[in-house]
Amino acid sequence: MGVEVAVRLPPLPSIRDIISLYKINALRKLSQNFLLDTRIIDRIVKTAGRIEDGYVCEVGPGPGGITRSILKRNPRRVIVIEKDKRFLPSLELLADASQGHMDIILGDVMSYKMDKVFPDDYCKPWDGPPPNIHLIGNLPFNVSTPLIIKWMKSISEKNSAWTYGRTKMTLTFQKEVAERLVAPISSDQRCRLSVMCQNWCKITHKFTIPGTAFLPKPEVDVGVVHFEPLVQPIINLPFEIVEKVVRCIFSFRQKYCVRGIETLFPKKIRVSFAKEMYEIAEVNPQTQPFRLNLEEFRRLCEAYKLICDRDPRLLKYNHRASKMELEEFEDLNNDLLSCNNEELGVLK
Ligand SMILES: C[S@@+](CC[C@H](N)C(=O)[O-])C[C@H]1O[C@@H](n2cnc3c(N)ncnc32)[C@H](O)[C@@H]1O
Repeated sequence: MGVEVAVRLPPLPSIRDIISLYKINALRKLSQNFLLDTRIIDRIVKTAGRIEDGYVCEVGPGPGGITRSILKRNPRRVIVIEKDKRFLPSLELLADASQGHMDIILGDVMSYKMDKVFPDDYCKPWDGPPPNIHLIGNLPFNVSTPLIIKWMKSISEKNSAWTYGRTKMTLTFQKEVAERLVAPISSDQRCRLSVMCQNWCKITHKFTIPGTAFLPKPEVDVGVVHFEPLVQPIINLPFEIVEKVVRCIFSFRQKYCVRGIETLFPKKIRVSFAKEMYEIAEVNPQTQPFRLNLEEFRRLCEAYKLICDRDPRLLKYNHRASKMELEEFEDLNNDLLSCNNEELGVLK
């Protein structure tokens, strides 16, 4: 058996040996692809920055390759969240070797709350430097994208791991998704994900891991992405409003943005309300969504909020709702149609 020596850890079987020792076959339904190359693993952990004496939460540790690398860098404590109980024996082996520096949570990261996981004295003010708390994970692609959106919502509300300040994250994504996350205005990859994440975080695509580095090899290469929450988001509005406006606008990515803006409003009033919205926002309606910058999205979201403040029922309108649900908006359509232009003018 190969042997690895960690700073605090006694000699342990290599990850390859752990996988065969515990007869762990990678489950396709959990998209399990394991990293064995310690140089790549160490590089991921190094991307997280200085973690010495800090708290680290690792999501999806699997057989524990990244966990070992984290432990070698002497954090105060590592908390791992793993969904697949078959990894418990290998993680327990590691927890024992860490001599009390590691906790194992068997559960789903999507429903795990982090408000009380870290000690209060690790809290930092939001406008100060980030706390010495780090979220790290090589998760399956079908989890990392919904997870990052969920975490953006938590950042916007300063809850969960962001009760403690601007907690940083280091996560892996399918390379194409990593490129979308950092995509600048007008680039081919610019999409809803780029705008949503860049609104709340400074994002860096640190490096790419070839698919061949994983066991079993996935179809795609993998991007390692670092997120640091911004002190002030560009669009400082509730997550739901930003998410809805950005989603509707990008629902017609190749068309002019007016097309998506119209879908924010019930059918009978959509043309006039969309016009009002882009006029208040001073945005050219004949701009494609991926050519709008964050400032323009900010003005559009603020204009939408202003219109909804006038009639909050609009906030609930969803153009993709069922026919029956949409019928409920008939009253709203009629009420708002009877609004005279003078009233609408107040918003300008
Ligand atoms: C791509 S593997 C990576 C394993 C290990 N970290 C590595 O780099 O070799 C993803 C891991 O995340 C776990 N996982 C998948 N979905 C999860 C979820 N919702 N919550 C927690 N862990 C999850 C899988 O069981 C698996 O161990």
